[in-house]
Amino acid sequence: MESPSWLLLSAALLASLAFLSVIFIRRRGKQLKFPPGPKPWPIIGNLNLIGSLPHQSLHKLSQRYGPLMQLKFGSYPVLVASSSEMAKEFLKSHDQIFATRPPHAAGKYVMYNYSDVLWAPYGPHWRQGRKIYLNELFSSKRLESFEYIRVEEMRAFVSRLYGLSGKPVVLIEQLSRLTLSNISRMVLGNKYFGVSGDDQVVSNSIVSLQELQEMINEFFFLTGVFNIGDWIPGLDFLDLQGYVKRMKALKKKLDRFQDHVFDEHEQKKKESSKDFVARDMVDLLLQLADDPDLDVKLTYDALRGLTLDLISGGTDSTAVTVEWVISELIKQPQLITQATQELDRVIGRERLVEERDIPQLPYLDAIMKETMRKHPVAPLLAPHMAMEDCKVAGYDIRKGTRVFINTWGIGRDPSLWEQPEEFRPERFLGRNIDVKGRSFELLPFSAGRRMCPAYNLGLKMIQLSIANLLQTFNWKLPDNAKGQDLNMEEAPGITAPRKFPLVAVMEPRLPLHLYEI
Ligand code: HEM
Repeated sequence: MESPSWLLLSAALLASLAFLSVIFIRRRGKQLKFPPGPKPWPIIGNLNLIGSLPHQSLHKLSQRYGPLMQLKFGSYPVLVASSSEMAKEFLKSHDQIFATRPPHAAGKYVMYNYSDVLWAPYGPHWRQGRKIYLNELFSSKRLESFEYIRVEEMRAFVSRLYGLSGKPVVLIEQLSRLTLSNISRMVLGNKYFGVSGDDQVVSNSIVSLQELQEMINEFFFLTGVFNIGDWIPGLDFLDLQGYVKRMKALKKKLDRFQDHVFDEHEQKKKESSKDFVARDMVDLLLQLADDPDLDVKLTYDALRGLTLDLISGGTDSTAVTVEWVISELIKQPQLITQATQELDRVIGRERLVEERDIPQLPYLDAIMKETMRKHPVAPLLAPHMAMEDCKVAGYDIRKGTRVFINTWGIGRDPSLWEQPEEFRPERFLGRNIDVKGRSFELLPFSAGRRMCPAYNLGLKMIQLSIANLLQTFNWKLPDNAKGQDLNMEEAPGITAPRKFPLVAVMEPRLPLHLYEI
């Protein structure tokens, strides 16, 4: 517990900082020169303010103040780009200049001093990490080799849900378990977490499912949090909000987990010596660490940093997207009918949908894209930072400027989308808009050098989950509630999950033997 005097001191310090920032804005306001047209809006902005501002409010601000909004706090200007043209400027035309991340405490204290890829600055370590991801871990061949894991986990998931049919279910809990199981097996080779009351015994579990989920949640909270020390140089040692303390505590827990995983993998590698065959991503990383030709040595910290990227990157993003899909569809049952008609026509009712069927399901693809338009998991992507002074679309932007791409706002731009507030998958049918970084009006995985390197895995997991959920169950709200009564608020933050988890009731719609594992 923090003492009241400490809180008072922090409040006083914050107030004086806010005052100083206003002065700072006035004095330095001319540094970013804007051409004629709507002027930027100089508010005292920061990541936390942007994060805690409901996305709707930020969208309204950008509609009023233009597609490039300037916010300022402390020493660093912050830009919010809210049009597809502006996104293209930053992520394509000037991609290289904005391909770094701002430094922040979580990168230092949790990510082994920026030894991961997500928060690493542009440079040799980041370049090599990305190369490993793209060529080794997320290549089509590698992902195919893990397909059996995704199939087994999907079967187990459908079977678990079958056991819950007819009862109200908190869907996100089930989805998180599915994605965490998938990711853990692909990355770590095993689950390493136990589930209480579960028949499935995980011999080498070191944490419970809940503990692992809590670590990941804490990780996301701390990497997105506004930590004063990151914005006012010189104040980092004070840790006014206690976040650095929490980061260090989280790192200890993560270390314990990761050390256990790496010890086991090292041991197996030693035992099999020359016959060693990499079975999971950690094995692959360990093999690469022995490669004398690597440009940058893969230290133990780098191994742990990359592994942390892999575990944290895919878990929430996938589960949150699928929860939004079902939430939107349950409000409009006629869309579910359309999707199941397509599934029945293409696959029939005698087998479960598989990854190879996905290209034959255009309506399902349209549902996914419409969800990503309306509910992008990362509404502001991850922060980018200018590595040098530059000119973008006529604006002078100085080195160190933080840039957020407002994909949430772009997804609601009325010049791009007719009636953007409506959920209408049809808008994507017959249109050549993809989610792979080529269409700047739809950027769930971003674009350019910093684009999500695992987008193909993310897509596979999302598409297969939606297809299976719709093929195997009928969906309704508990207590015969009507679709229009479902609350669709988002939780504010750097990710955009539902504010209130979806509770739904499922009934099986296929022959019962298909629900057996
Ligand atoms: C629904 C699924 C996913 C979505 C929507 C998503 C979205 C994103 C976004 C928006 C970024 C930031 C791009 C930028 O800064 O411009 C990103 C980066 C990243 N994602 Fe994903 N992601 C997903 C799945 C995954 C998975 C499954 C993994 C790993 C297992 C992963 C690992 C990463 C990593 C390592 C980066 C950092 C790239 C860099 O900074 O160079 N993501 N992702």
